[in-house]
Amino acid sequence: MQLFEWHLLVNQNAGAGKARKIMPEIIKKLKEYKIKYKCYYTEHAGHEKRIVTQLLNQTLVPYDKELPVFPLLVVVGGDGTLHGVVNMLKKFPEIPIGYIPGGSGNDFARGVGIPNNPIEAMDKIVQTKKPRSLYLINSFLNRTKKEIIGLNNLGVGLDAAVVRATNASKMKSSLNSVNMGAFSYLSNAFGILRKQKGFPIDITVNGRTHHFNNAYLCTVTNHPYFGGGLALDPTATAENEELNLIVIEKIALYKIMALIPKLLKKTHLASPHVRQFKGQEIKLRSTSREFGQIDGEELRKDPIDIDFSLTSHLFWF
Ligand SMILES: Nc1ncnc2c1ncn2[C@@H]1O[C@H](COP(=O)(O)OP(=O)(O)OP(=O)(O)O)[C@@H](O)[C@H]1O
Repeated sequence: MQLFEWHLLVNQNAGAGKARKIMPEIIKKLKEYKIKYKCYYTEHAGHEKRIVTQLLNQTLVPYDKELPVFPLLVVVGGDGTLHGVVNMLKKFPEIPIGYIPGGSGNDFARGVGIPNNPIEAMDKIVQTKKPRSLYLINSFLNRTKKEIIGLNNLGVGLDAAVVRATNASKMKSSLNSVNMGAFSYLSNAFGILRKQKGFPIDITVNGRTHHFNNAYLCTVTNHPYFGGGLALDPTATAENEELNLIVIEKIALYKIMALIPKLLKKTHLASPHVRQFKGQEIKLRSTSREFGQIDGEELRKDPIDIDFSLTSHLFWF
């Protein structure tokens, strides 16, 4: 039977300290299971990237079932931490990542079926005997020539403006502490619903172009959830080789308000104001400068020029 040594990368700040607080219980369980482990705690923003680089140089290897003791990377933190780690490992898709959600939103965990409860998530990793491959969003930002992997979604327009406001909002930290990530997202959304203007955009899905004169939200998503639990596209899954794209056009505010309960009930795809596309290759083009977001991290306000394809990575859960 293969043994494992866990390398736990912990964002001490994630979920307003939640990730740090759950560690004693995780360590207690690891001892009970007699699993060898090492912990690496981030001291500041961006530190997780340095830790991954060191682990890459010294410890981590692609999955090999013949190794008597396999070094397993386990990330404890929110979507932002996991996003940073996956992007550091993009040239090494065969290095598996275990994940224990410790953020405020935890959309990735919700979207791929990792338990939100950290101990349950840990138990799932312990019980799992081999890695599984998940599809992820590969985005290429033509303006900045940057390639960024998305776990959850990349959006321009409304969701990006909301992410910007939420990240800036002092309210976030106080709401995070009571696990109200989705509430934080929605409360910011209400103010921005009015302010966000429509913008023209060409979207090309598997070679076929569609023009929207007045797009309001345009989001490529890898699984259903964004904004801390809102199912933007309930049909999306990271298990199939397909990206989903949701476009909502700017409509009267009262119609947008009427869409919100439908979004909460996951019935919004039936609305004529919501368009859904699925494909392996997607391009977004617009001369309009819009905010962008990927996995809750802000992108520069630029004319939109982004190409999407699929990539994959091994996960352990
Ligand atoms: N010790 C630290 N102090 C402050 N920031 C940190 C620290 N370690 C990592 N970070 C930064 O935290 C950000 C990621 O936070 P993360 O998204 O994981 O938590 P969250 O915002 O609480 O969760 P969620 O995204 O689910 O809302 C990254 O930008 C990362 O660089």
